Amino acid sequence: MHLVTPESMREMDRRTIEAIGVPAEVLMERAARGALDVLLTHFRPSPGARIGVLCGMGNNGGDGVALATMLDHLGYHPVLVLMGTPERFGPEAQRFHKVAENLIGDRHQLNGLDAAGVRHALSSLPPCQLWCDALLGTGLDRPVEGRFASAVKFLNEQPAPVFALDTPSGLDGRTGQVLGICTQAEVTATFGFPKIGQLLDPARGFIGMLCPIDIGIPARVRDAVGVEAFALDADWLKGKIPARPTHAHKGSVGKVALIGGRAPTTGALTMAARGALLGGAGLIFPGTDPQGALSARTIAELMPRPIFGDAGELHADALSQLLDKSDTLVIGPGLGTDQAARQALRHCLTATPRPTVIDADALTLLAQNRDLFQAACDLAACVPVVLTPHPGELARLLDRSVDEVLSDTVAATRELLARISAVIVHKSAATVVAASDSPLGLNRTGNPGMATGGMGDVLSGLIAASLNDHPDNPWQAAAIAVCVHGLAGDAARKKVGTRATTPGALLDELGGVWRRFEA
Ligand SMILES: NC(=O)C1=CN([C@@H]2O[C@H](COP(=O)(O)OP(=O)(O)OC[C@H]3O[C@@H](n4cnc5c(N)ncnc54)[C@H](OP(=O)(O)O)[C@@H]3O)[C@@H](O)[C@H]2O)[C@@H](O)CC1
Ligand SMILES: Nc1ncnc2c1ncn2[C@@H]1O[C@H](COP(=O)(O)OP(=O)(O)O)[C@@H](O)[C@H]1O
Ligand SMILES: [K+]
Repeated sequence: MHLVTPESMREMDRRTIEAIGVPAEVLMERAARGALDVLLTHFRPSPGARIGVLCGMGNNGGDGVALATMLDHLGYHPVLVLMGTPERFGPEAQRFHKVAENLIGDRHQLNGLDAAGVRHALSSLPPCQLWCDALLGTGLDRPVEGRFASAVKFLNEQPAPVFALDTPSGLDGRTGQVLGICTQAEVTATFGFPKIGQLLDPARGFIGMLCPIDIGIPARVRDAVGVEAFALDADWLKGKIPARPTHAHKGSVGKVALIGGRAPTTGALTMAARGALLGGAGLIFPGTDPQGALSARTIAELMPRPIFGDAGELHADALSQLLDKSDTLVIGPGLGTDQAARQALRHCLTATPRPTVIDADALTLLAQNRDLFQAACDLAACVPVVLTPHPGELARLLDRSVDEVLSDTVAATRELLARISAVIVHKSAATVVAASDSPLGLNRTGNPGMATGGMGDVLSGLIAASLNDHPDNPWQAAAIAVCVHGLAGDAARKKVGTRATTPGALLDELGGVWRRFEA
């Protein structure tokens, strides 16, 4: 699924109309017809049902007017409400409104009314079985206040469900933030391509089911304007898991070293190592302290090496030997942030370069130590490096607050990308995967059951294994791991429920996900 910013969508609309010659009202009609199909399929209104259509005075409102005429034609009872006078519409919406004037009897205009007046007028209407929100679309350019806020509040208070045209009114399609107030939709029919913000939080909580409507934007227009992002989901994953050659052996499919797992957080590295194991790596060497090695030995396939002593000190020679054995490195889960951890990270970043996943405590160390961050930048200049911060870690790396990061997750991800030429996996309920030479990946797999400590550790191991499978495309390697991780989380939830979706339950489902997608 291609994703765009609202600005790009507007530009695609404009070029389709001006350069290709598709009349604007044809696009509006396609949007309304697509929305009608979704409405009928999802809501199944009863014959003759009263269906409210609340329209702003831009083209989003025009879509609403066109939809109302189609509902009338099918024998429903549209209640068409305009926020202003039809003269404020653009030419296309005006044309549909002329038709509506001749067909629809139940028409209302709220021009001249203040917020209280809008509320009173809407509350005086007889109840509808469904409300269509055509107040504001991609033209939203400021917080929703006053009379529009009153209209949104009215929709949110109705017992009837709300069907949003293009977007619930009040959502910023770029960031996914609510501008003031926003409609709570059960279903959203979005026109052209879904907007990036629609896959982010908090937007996802307002959109309900997201149904993209093809309004006939030609591929050449799409490609000329450019698609900013892809949704990472089962459709995207199809065909991306390569077959393993018949002559493969344990030394040819990836030797992964993992550094961390020091007491008391020994389990973190074992989970990461299990991620690498079930991600398909051939040989797995956890480099840890004596207690971490005990934890890793609970999994027979792992080959732990103590690289820290009983007092926590780093044994640099042992670390060097471990690195020499490995193709790919994960550093951070359960590493700690003390002097020995710093030494280990510095050693790894400045040793012979190899593809490296930097996670957890190692990210905190990068945030605290300029020289280590610079070493990571130098490493990223010669081999694939993947950074996997959650919002707290990203905030530390950017020296910002978590709220600032969350207010525009994509911008925050890009800000880190501007400082280091790595792949950034910004983990959250809607993980963003970014690299400077690739589109964004916005993950649609996974679920709230994955809000359990250790899930990120498993992911870092999976990414390391995936880097071995896709050495020339680290963005794709990371995106595949993120998508597979979420799909395994979804399979786990299906089997054991949300609350018992532990990292262990997710790991148990990885096999099923690979079987479904492996070539
Ligand atoms: N182009 C095409 O061919 C196609 C477009 N399509 C449809 O068009 C929609 C975009 O239409 P659009 O650009 O007319 O903007 P829209 O979202 O209706 O807003 C209108 C006006 O609202 C105002 N306004 C803004 N913020 C506000 C606020 N917070 N509170 C109150 N008012 C606010 C502001 O006007 P102002 O008040 O500043 O004069 C703004 O100009 C798109 O989402 C899709 O549904 C489809 O038909 C497919 C083909
Ligand atoms: N609500 C959710 N929906 C989808 N994925 C989630 C959700 N909550 C957590 N995750 C995923 O779980 C992982 C959590 O990682 P992280 O916060 O680093 O955990 P830990 O450090 O405990 O291993 C991330 O990959 C994140 O995307
Ligand atoms: K809308």
